[in-house]
Amino acid sequence: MSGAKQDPVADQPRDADRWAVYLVTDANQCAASGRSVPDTVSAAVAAGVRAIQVRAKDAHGGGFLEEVLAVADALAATPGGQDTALIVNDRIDVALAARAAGARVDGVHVGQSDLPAGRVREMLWPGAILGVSVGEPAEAAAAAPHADYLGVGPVVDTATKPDARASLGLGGVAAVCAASPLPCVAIGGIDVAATPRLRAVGAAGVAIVSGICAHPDPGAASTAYLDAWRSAKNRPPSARAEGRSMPASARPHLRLPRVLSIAGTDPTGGAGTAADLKSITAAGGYGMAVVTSLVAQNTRGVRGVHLPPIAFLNEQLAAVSDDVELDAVKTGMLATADIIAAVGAWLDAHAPAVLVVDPVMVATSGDRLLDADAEAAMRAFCRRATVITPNTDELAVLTHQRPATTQAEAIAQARGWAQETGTAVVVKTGHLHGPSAANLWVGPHGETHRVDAPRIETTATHGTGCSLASALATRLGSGESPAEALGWATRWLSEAIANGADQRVGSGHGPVDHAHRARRLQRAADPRPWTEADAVPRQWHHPDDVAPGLTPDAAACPPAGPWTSALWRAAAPVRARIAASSFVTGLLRGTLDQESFAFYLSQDAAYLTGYARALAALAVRAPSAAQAALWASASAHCELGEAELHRTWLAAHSEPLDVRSGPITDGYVWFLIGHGLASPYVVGVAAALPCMWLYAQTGADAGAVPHDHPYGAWIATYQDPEALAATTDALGVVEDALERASALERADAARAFLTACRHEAEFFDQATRRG
Ligand SMILES: Nc1ncnc2c1ncn2[C@@H]1O[C@H](COP(=O)(O)OP(=O)(O)O)[C@@H](O)[C@H]1O
Ligand SMILES: Cc1ncc(COP(=O)(O)O)c(N)n1
Ligand SMILES: [Mg+2]
Repeated sequence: MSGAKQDPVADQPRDADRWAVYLVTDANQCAASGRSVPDTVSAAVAAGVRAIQVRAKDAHGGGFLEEVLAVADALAATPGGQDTALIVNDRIDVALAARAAGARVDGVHVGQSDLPAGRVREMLWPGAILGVSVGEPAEAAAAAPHADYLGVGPVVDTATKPDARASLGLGGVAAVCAASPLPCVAIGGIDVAATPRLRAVGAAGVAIVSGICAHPDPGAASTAYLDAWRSAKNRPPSARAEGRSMPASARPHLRLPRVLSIAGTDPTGGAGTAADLKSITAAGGYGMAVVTSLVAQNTRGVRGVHLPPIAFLNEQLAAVSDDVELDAVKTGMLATADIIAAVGAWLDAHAPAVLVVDPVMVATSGDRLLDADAEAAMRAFCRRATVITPNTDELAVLTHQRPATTQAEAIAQARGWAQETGTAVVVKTGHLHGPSAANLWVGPHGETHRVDAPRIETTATHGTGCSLASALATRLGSGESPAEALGWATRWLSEAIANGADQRVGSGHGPVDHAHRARRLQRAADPRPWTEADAVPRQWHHPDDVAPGLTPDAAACPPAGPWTSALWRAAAPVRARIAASSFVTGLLRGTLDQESFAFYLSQDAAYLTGYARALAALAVRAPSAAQAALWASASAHCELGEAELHRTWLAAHSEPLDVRSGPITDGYVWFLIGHGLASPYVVGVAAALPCMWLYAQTGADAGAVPHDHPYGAWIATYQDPEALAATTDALGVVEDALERASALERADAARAFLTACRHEAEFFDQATRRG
């Protein structure tokens, strides 16, 4: 029996170095060097290894279980063992049995010939770590939605796994890492010398069998691997020199990426270094800027360009690199072949982990920003990049083709470029026409990530290219994968463009609002009590006491009397905020990106489970059978009807059915359950009302939905006559309960109602501010 307690490592933050050196045990090899598996594990953990996989290819189930329990005991007795992940190879039943026996097991690792990863995930306990062995990008893509990390290999041919496939080599590992959003642990015949090279091509760690198990001193062997891993630091410039970029997914998440922009200026603050610094800040980085050229420009156009001497450009670059370590560099306007050469020489000496090249040639206003004779130099310069971000005109110049007129043409040009140069391309479609302004990441191995965004009717597009490239560099520099980084940057920029015109800057192509999301988050993070509730007097004697100044507006589902009319009026500000939110407007127009909708839906599924329980609590406390039946049937409808709709949609769109609730969902759910169980009945029903009432309103605001609307089926549920009838009944209950309540209870109920409205607003908003 194991003495280790149930204290899953999976619940602790999965620090980036978790997989640095991952010991995979082999009883035969340990025995041959005169040691038990648990002793080998203890020695490795004492040296700093923080992940162990118990593998017993030849053992029967009982023997395997004994070995897992013995290793769990060894971990419990070794300093550092508590923080070490214990993973069981292949046998889910053995992992479950060990946990049933009281041992702390953190997860399982399965291969391609075991059950599919999605099935394994369904059998595992919440929070379990799931690893999957993969040997090519397609296998990585199939496993990614279900796994927590991937084992990528074999790196070289190995004797410890006779059934292993052809070896991948460094290049094969790099390709899988680049295509995977998950940490990729390299495995198979890795010696100490190969360890830093694997880190440089993007591995999140090295899994070692013989190198530690068959070593006369497993502790010393572990130290040697760990030292080799650490020696690679976070600087993988050798990868770029080989034409490969280090996939961000495998790099540790940096606390604050330090990002340098090398670009021209815009004194009106919309483009160039000014836009870059604002974008880097907005994307969560520390921004720095080296100026290549001083540009006299505004929202209407460029009036003049002044180029400081190259020597002074070099002085600026050296001032930065002599002092500051850089996580990412973004280049913008480089103006001349001389400047391109100077920046190129500096990059040779200071290759950053991430280099985003925005090959600026012509401004939005149509003015040239790159000498015509510097195009060849720019073409060569682009090959240094992790990713380039040309607009369609620039992509045409780079690839010697005519400007693409469709997204498909632009993607084809980008593919050709990426294959030829080994450098990824972000295809920007701002210059094309049609309802979509999507961005696509096209990688050198043919991988693409599409991020949808609606085209926005606005003149506020000055500096969009600069802003996208800078935000992308920052998110890549922070350790995000290409898909994550481009997703974040595109969604953020879309919000910035949509709200740019409100800034009232200039009369031409105005700047985007770089700080829009930051201001929205600042409001959401305000710790003061929500001000809506201030509208309610401490004691509420008369309906007109609540927000008397607000003019009543029509509700799709009309109030049931004076008290609920007062609630409707008092909620006007928060209702307006919901109706204007980018989530609700995008949802109703059909322009909301699918990822945001899927996130919303997964949270809504989690929410409904909680809401159903809050309603069930109200059923228990209802003063009449009719009211009890109302809440009970609404509860059943949430649990069985609506939640099922969520699951169907997510499955039909191949989105993971991720029902882990986030903090905003949790806050709302427990607020409702708390009031449902512990507050006076009138407060509980008032808190539960906005969910029904505001949804009915959103459905009515949507009006008739065209048959090809991407979220039409969803919006139809808001307009469901049965739901409207239930809302009408609920309004009657709340009106009646308020009428009977004391003035004090009434005030509490109104505050709970307004707070629930605010929860509704935050609930919608969360989908467009994640990441
Ligand atoms: N009208 C628009 N609506 C929505 N997004 C836009 C619009 N114009 C530009 N964007 C966004 O800004 C990015 C860069 O714009 P684009 O005009 O393609 O490049 P550049 O600014 O370099 O000329 C686009 O990929 C897109 O994400
Ligand atoms: C100094 C400088 N750099 C770049 C641009 C291009 O702006 P956009 O991002 O709209 O393409 C610009 N107008 N000025
Ligand atoms: Mg533009």
